[in-house]
Amino acid sequence: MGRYRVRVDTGNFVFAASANQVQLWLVGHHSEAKLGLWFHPARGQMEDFEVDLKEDLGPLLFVKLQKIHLLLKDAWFCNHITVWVSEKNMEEEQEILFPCYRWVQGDGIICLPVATGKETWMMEKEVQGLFQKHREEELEERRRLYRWNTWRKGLPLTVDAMTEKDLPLDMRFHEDKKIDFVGAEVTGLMEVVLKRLSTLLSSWNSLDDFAQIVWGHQKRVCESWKDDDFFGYQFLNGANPTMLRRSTSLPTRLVIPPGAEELQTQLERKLQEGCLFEADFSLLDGIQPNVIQGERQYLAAPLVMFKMEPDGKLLPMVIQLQPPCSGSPVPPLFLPSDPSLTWLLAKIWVKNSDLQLHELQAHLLKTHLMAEVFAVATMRCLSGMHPIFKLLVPHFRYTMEINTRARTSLISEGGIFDQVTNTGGGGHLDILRRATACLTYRSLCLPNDLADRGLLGIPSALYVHDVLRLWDIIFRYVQGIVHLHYSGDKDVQDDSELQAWCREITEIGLGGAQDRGFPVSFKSRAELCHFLTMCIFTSSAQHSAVSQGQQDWYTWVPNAPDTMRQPPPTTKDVTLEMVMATMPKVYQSCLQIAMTWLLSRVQPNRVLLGYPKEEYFSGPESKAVLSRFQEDLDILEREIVARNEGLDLPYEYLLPSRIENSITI
Ligand SMILES: CCCCC/C=C\C/C=C\C/C=C\C/C=C\C/C=C\CCC(=O)O
Ligand SMILES: [Fe+2]
Repeated sequence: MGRYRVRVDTGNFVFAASANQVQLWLVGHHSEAKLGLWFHPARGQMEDFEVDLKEDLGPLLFVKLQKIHLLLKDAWFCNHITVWVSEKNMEEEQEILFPCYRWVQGDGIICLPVATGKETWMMEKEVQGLFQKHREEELEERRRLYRWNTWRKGLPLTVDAMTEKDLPLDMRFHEDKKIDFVGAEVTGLMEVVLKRLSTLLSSWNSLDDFAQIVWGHQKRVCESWKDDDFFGYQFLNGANPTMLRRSTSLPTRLVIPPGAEELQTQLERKLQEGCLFEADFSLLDGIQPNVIQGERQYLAAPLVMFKMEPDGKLLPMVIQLQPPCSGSPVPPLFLPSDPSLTWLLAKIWVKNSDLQLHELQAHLLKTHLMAEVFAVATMRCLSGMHPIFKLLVPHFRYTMEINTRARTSLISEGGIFDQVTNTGGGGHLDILRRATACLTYRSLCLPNDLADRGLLGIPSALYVHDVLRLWDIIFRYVQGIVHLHYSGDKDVQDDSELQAWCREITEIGLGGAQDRGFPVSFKSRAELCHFLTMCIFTSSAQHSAVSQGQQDWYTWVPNAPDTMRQPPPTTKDVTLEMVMATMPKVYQSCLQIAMTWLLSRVQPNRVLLGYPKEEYFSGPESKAVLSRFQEDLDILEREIVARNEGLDLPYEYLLPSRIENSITI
């Protein structure tokens, strides 16, 4: 018995309030009590109530709530419920948090377990038994609501939703986000720019013509895009820093034709010095090019070799646009000493290929689609009171919806890829299948990936420096939460929900990816922390690194054209007419600019890494871990700002103040 002060906190979203009345119960270890509280939750409001109870409830375990439907049935977004208990034997009132953070729909009774703190989670078996029944019922409902779907064979599984309207309400964009996204997509640039310009020009006459449609601060790209050091810089710190690797031998595909012995000598010398690098786009070899408005497009599968100069500049040494093919002449090698237009066209072909693998492999597959697999498995396998659910779920905000929109508008039949890229029309799906088939766990774990690519210890590799710092900061945060809730490796091994989650990702979501290094179980806290760090890193920092550069580097279309309308050159005789006939038409160029603007713009009302809106954990220990995470991010912010001050080209995509907590665009 005692006095109970109850606070009901309603979300501040449009439509978060409810016209229905709500009934509450308090459920303790010994008994439960129905509170005679009928109230109408108001948007963004905290409503307080006070009741004196005669029953001895014992330690509180749940709050139960039920929306009473009379005439109107709406959805109420409940943030959380807080209860302050003051009883005779207590020196001070005890504050207890019951997180919700979801839409309450229908008139069923919803159980909100007490927030997980170290003591709750480690609670003796008997009480866990009470929770056990709740958790099983909750997961049964979640598995009904969140189902896997095979959108296309050979790709990671997705959530089962034809359009965003089929998604569970808790995964939908809130009203402000939806209005912003749809507004930017439909009425902003697309219609205005496309309609006006596509009537003026059907194709370009000179490379400078592209300046008619460029805007923003891409001036530097317009001025420098033809320079070799600017070309090389992009493989270190541009829109796609995932292709470069240090050469350990001369690539077998690089057949040196007679008469090019000097080149062979230079390559071998750089190899010996350990400063030979490569970017190999063989994944594109044999992909069927698109046909856009009846006009055939063309694809290449280039290889470019670089040398790293002592001053940190990465300079291209040779470009091979197609791999050798038996029965065909040895493919020509393009050199910086070739006629300027010839060398420029070879670099443009490399950047067209880079845009395809960047957007499909690095951006869509290795961040968006991977985060969706983690999100669906989390909703299907981890109950709401599980500490790993509470750690991860803020990092999946809006991801199912943005990915579902990608499947209906971007990579769908007739979607953006079909309209503007030379991999569209089905080739883009084959690239996604090939990329999925070679997607390894190590390639998602950045310290492993960067070591495997030989990219450690390069002063001019700013992306590398910043991702390694972020990986360590996220790892420390994850380790803090895991060690609070798992006292040793055996706790991890014995956690059935957690082990099921791991198997669901590897065996189901990724279609049996254990042969690519993904785990089917966690044997230790260390293994668990590594995997969880990868999940959070993928959903925040890595997405930021491969998304934010789109506008900077792709708005000047010649720097990375989205399609190519003529075959790759096979001789050194290249004219301006050939280059212009190869470049995208006005429509494709405008759509490239509109899309890359849409997909890399700063999201209004974004939630930053480390600053989740939800408060799932309770207790001072969890709060301390989160505070330290925020301090670490703040230190890194200041480090990067200071470093950038001394740079001709600042690298800002991994400033913590620009990293969203989840993939929302
Ligand atoms: C040259 C244009 C390239 C566009 C970017 C290509 C791939 C981006 C990779 C991942 C993006 C993930 C999700 C985007 C989701 C929705 C955006 C799709 C279409 C919006 C415009 C529209 O609806 O028509
Ligand atoms: Fe994205």
